[in-house]
Amino acid sequence: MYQHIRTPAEGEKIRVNEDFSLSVPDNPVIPFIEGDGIGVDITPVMKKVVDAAVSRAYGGKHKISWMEIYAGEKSNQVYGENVWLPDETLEAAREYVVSIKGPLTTPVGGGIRSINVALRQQLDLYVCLRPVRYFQGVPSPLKNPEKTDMVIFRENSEDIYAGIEWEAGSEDAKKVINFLMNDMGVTKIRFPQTSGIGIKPVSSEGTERLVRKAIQYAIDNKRRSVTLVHKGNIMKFTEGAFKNWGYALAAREFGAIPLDGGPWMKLPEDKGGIVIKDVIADAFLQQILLRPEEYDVIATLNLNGDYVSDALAAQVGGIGIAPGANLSDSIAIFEATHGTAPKYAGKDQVNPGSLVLSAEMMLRHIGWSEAADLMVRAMERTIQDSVVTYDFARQMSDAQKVSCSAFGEALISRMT
Ligand SMILES: NC(=O)C1=CN([C@@H]2O[C@H](COP(=O)(O)OP(=O)(O)OC[C@H]3O[C@@H](n4cnc5c(N)ncnc54)[C@H](OP(=O)(O)O)[C@@H]3O)[C@@H](O)[C@H]2O)C=CC1
Ligand SMILES: O=C(O)CCC(=O)C(=O)O
Ligand SMILES: [Mg+2]
Repeated sequence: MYQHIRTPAEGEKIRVNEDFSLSVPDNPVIPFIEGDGIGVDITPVMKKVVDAAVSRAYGGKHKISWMEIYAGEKSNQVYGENVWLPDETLEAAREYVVSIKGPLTTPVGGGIRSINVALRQQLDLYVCLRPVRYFQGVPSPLKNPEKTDMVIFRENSEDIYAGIEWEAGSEDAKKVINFLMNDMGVTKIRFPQTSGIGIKPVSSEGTERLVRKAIQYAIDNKRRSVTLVHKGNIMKFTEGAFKNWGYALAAREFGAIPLDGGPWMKLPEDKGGIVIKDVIADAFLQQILLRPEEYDVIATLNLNGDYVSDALAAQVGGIGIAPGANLSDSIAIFEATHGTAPKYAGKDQVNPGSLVLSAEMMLRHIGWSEAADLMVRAMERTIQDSVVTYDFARQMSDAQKVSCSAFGEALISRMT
């Protein structure tokens, strides 16, 4: 029994089988978090579009029973002040296996730590999967945006996102700095009296489980390459180790052998002959603009993945249309790449495309690919008809600018 979560009168739980496949009932209960800021705009639109796609695809045989669960500002309203991530929200995400969420606010500097990051860490959703593809007609700063077709596997559980840091001037920061200088012989802290300190844990286990998923995805989806993106020339034992552990895993578990003497590798032909390569993160950020066609599946650390996600999203039209998923071996929470865009909150203006496409990934994840296909086709048709929200309209000369909710209706009317 939950305290504030109301379980729907109808519907059953999705279950995880021993081999991690899913048993999906015809009428699954799917928890959703509305989200802060523009969550009130995009989440209802997403639900409506999904319901329409499922109804059109299966004519009443399948139906989602939505169940609201709480986090962020709404959780403060429902559970009381300073309850940002109630235990029962985590419990429901675990119990119901597949959920979807709107964005949640994180203050900069002081205040609470990220609830988004906490959700990922507490449920050990170690893969942040963010596909980046171009939809014909979307305005882009690139001449050939269709050449950007990548799938990001961002490590989601460690790196400096672990939140191990101490504020400059605090007793704890002094303690850590003294330990580093006195016990560890560290002489390179330039301003020890006024430094804040952050710790960046990166493990072989964390790296290997992420890279394993990326390589398996590349094999299953017949992709050409997996690129390990790192800054290992500077952070040798964290980002450099990520690269080394990634290559070692490719050789050990997938039979990769060095290509032209290495360090690049190639999987055997029966595993698609996929190339495993690496690139230093700063060089990567210029090459994705100049030669995006050279990159395919990307495996990278948490912070790099955050930067790369928004940069790649921009190449194909921006974060208004950038979907994603947070995955463990069993649990999945789908969410857009963008945040709460507070200046647009409640104005029915923003692009619901990112959350709609995150839901499309969710439907595919539960095996409802006919409904997912309808959503993708509707997105393609709507954009080709130049019916778009403000973010695209401001870059197009001939667009019909519509609201967030009207864009949802436009999608639904093109689901044939
Ligand atoms: N997973 C999550 O829940 C995430 C949460 N956040 C949090 O969100 C808050 C705001 O972060 P901020 O850095 O402003 O980043 P946001 O992603 O929220 O917004 C930045 C800009 O991106 C554009 N944008 C974002 N979403 C949309 C959309 N749906 N349609 C069209 N344009 C969109 C807008 O651009 P323009 O102004 O040009 O119109 C907006 O001002 C912070 O508290 C942050 O921590 C951030 C990222 C992810
Ligand atoms: O948690 C946050 O506030 C930001 C998260 C973020 O930027 C992301 O997941 O891409
Ligand atoms: Mg981000």
